[in-house]
Amino acid sequence: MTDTGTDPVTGTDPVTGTDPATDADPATDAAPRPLTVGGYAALAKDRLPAATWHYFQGGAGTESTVRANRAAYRQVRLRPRVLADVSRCDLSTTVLGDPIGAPLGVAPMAYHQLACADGEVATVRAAGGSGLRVPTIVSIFASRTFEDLAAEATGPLWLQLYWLHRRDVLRTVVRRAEAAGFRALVLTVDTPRLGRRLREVRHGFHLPPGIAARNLDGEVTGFLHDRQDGSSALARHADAFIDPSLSWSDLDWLREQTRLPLVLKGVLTAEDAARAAGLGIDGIVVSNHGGRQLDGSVATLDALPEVVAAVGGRCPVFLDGGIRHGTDVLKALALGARAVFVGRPVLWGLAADGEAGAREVLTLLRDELEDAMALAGRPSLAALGPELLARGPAAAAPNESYEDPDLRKGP
Ligand SMILES: Cc1cc2nc3c(=O)[nH]c(=O)nc-3n(C[C@H](O)[C@H](O)[C@H](O)COP(=O)(O)O)c2cc1C
Ligand SMILES: O=C(O)C(=O)c1ccccc1
Repeated sequence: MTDTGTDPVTGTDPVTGTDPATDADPATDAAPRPLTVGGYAALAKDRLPAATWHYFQGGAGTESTVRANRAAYRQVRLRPRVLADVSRCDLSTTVLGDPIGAPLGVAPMAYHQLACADGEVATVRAAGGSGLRVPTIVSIFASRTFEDLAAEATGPLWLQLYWLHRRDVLRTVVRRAEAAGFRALVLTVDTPRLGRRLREVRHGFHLPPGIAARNLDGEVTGFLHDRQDGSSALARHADAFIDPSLSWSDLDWLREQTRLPLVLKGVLTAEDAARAAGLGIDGIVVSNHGGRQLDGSVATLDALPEVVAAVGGRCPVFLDGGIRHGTDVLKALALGARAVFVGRPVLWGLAADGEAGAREVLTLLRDELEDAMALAGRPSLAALGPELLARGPAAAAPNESYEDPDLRKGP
């Protein structure tokens, strides 16, 4: 691309108004590969039906927690060390006993076929790709079967569960995943009912024909296809099938069904983390569901330190929510996360270019993390700790053109 005097702050070409990170190169008319994760958001927005885009992007209520997740990273600054021999950076680690190529993974998200035709098969191929080999948490509402995914995956697969009224269906699903070679169960505990997601209602989101929860054999999906104005089809779906009576004493039942490690997703406080660790839970995901559940709940990066302290090393602590840059990963690891999970950006990659797009998003985060480790003088994950961080006033506004603009707008 010729240099037309791109504005160094906005990244926008002052003459054409185009953004070189996301816009087509006028010389070839081929869209250059985005240089940041946010660039994939712009491509995805162009390609997806509006209702699907808003289903992906949306948070609950005012979306204050969606924004808080991002803002928390901007409030933490890095304290780089120098003269540290960073000729080799090692990003490999283990999670629940399995080796992985980088401390990242794919967060569970329902119905990847909304983003691309191959759905979760494209996702697990991308996550298993060369140099990555990272875990995918497969939603119980996945649109491809566990067996199809297991046949294609080269990274670990974990199964995310909601606490279904139908305990027999839950048991069958767990057995099937176990037989297919899944490596862990992740019980989502922040969703006794769905948060109020205004964008879904406004845009009448419903599942297109042909997309369904393939591992639930029609048990729970039917009426998600109905459009009824004025209420969220998804919220009705969740109310019908998710049992809000889930409490600590039910965890024993789940443990009796399986020998797989059990992880709780959606813990935000020291109190709950200490109780989970005391019960011998195998892992905790600090998550607010990407701001889609309780609007106003704490940002995940801000909740992480108290959870890590309460767990006291008894099990690994993971985090998701707002991870968009390698430096975000670095900050979470420095505060004690063993690995982080990425949600919406994977859907953006899938929507932009299927398996290749998802792989590019994950590879970009991996490569940015490696750059950040080298430049911070921390070539190994073991060397990361809170001394890497300084808390200060919020950082200067980010380079706007590289951020996902939709996450900064109201619903
Ligand atoms: C479209 C969409 C669907 C989701 N579906 C599920 C799900 O089925 N189960 C679940 O536990 N979390 C689900 N989540 C929450 C994610 O696992 C994760 O917590 C969140 O997206 C992380 O934040 P991020 O998108 O900012 O990276 C979903 C999130 C999105 C955006
Ligand atoms: O968890 C979610 O965010 C979500 O979108 C969902 C999808 C299907 C059923 C329940 C929740």
